[in-house]
Amino acid sequence: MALSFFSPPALPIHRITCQALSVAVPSVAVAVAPLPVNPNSSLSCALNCTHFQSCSGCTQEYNLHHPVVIDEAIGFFNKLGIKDFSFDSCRLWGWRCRAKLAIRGSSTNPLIGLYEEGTHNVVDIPDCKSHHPNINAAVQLLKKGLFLIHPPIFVNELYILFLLLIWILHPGIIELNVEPYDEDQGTGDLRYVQIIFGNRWRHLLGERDFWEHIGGIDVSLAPSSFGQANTRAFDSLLRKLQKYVPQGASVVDLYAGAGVIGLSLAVSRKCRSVKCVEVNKESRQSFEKTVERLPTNVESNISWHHADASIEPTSWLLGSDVVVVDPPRKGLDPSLVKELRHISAVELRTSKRPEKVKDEKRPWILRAREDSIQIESTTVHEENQSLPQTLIYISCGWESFKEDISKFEIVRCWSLIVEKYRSQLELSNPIGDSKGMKDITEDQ
Ligand SMILES: C[S@@+](CC[C@H](N)C(=O)[O-])C[C@H]1O[C@@H](n2cnc3c(N)ncnc32)[C@H](O)[C@@H]1O
Repeated sequence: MALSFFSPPALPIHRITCQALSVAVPSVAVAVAPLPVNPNSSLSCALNCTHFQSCSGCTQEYNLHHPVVIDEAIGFFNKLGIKDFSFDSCRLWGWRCRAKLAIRGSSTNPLIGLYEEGTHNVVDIPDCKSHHPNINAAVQLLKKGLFLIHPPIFVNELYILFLLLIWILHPGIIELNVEPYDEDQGTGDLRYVQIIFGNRWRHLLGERDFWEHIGGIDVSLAPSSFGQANTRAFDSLLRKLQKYVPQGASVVDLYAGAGVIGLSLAVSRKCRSVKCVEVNKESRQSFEKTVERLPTNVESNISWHHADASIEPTSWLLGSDVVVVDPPRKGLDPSLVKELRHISAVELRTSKRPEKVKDEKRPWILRAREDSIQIESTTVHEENQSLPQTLIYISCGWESFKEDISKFEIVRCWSLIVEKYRSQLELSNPIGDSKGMKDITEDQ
């Protein structure tokens, strides 16, 4: 099992976590109930980053444990009747394990960082407080062309970065005289360093597979597959959301990437079936590798489908008890919102189930099914034609999240915000009373 990302790093890492919980609020709450803030904690939760203001990456300097948006979120969920909103900031420094950085300047004085707000001027951020220290160290090495001398320090933690760097830069900007991109002239050789994402990858050195332990399972993430930047927060989120999924449920994981959420649920909740739907075919390889390392006693029908979740979403939703959505920042596709809306309305008004689906003939659906991986359980499960009871919405776009859920008829919902605005929402109550919510609060 590789846990190398959090093994003792070469550089000191500050692990300071602040946490804030909501206070009880009146049932019909309109006013925002502020989270309790320890007046002495604001300085200990200060960013203290020399790049703050010149770099556009962070917007808050003090009270990092209490982002400005939290008060708005509390008010928003209050209006929906949610009284036990909770917020977990997780790690506040050194949490970003993936980064895409722009490169400008000159070969003798390269600037590697983010754009200044509203411009394309790159701000050099060698001491970024959000980056995992090894990202900053790697950037330094990239600048100086030293990594061929010191590879063992980083091979485990950031070997993917090094594969890319070696590929394009061997052995470094200064030594090789690689010219950074010039925006005005349109010249130069190097414009961005993309630490994880990308489609064309070649394995040059280090371990071939990059493994992390997330949500109770070993996960392999290929460079070209989506992966969460804040792995610690993602792990925390997964462990919490497991409690909202009944044991033995059928789950469909839409916008699934490598299927980390679905596979974590398959193991922790002994799901009857898990369907993962993802539009990026590059994620398939990571899914397959991760499945190979699942415990052998997992009795779940597991499948990964290379498909667009917005096309005929009904075909994915039918037969699932729980729907997990984790869309990009722009939020859910309109066709999916429409279908979820329809389902929630049907569930609320009648217990009538839709008729059994006819044999599928539509070519695009059949194609998506062909382009899928199926791992059959040895246990025979009855075919399930139920409608989903629960929607778990994981969001990285607060505005799109608010807009999406304003379209649903919500009986009850809860929220969990981790990292940025990662939230969960339930359309109806799947696990009886508010047990699940208590669990979440107690856990923190
Ligand atoms: C925020 S990521 C979440 C990935 C995954 N749940 C995880 O945590 O690793 C969103 C994913 O949705 C995928 N995606 C975007 N649009 C999609 C669509 N219409 N249908 C299916 N997947 C889509 C992206 O390729 C990306 O992998």
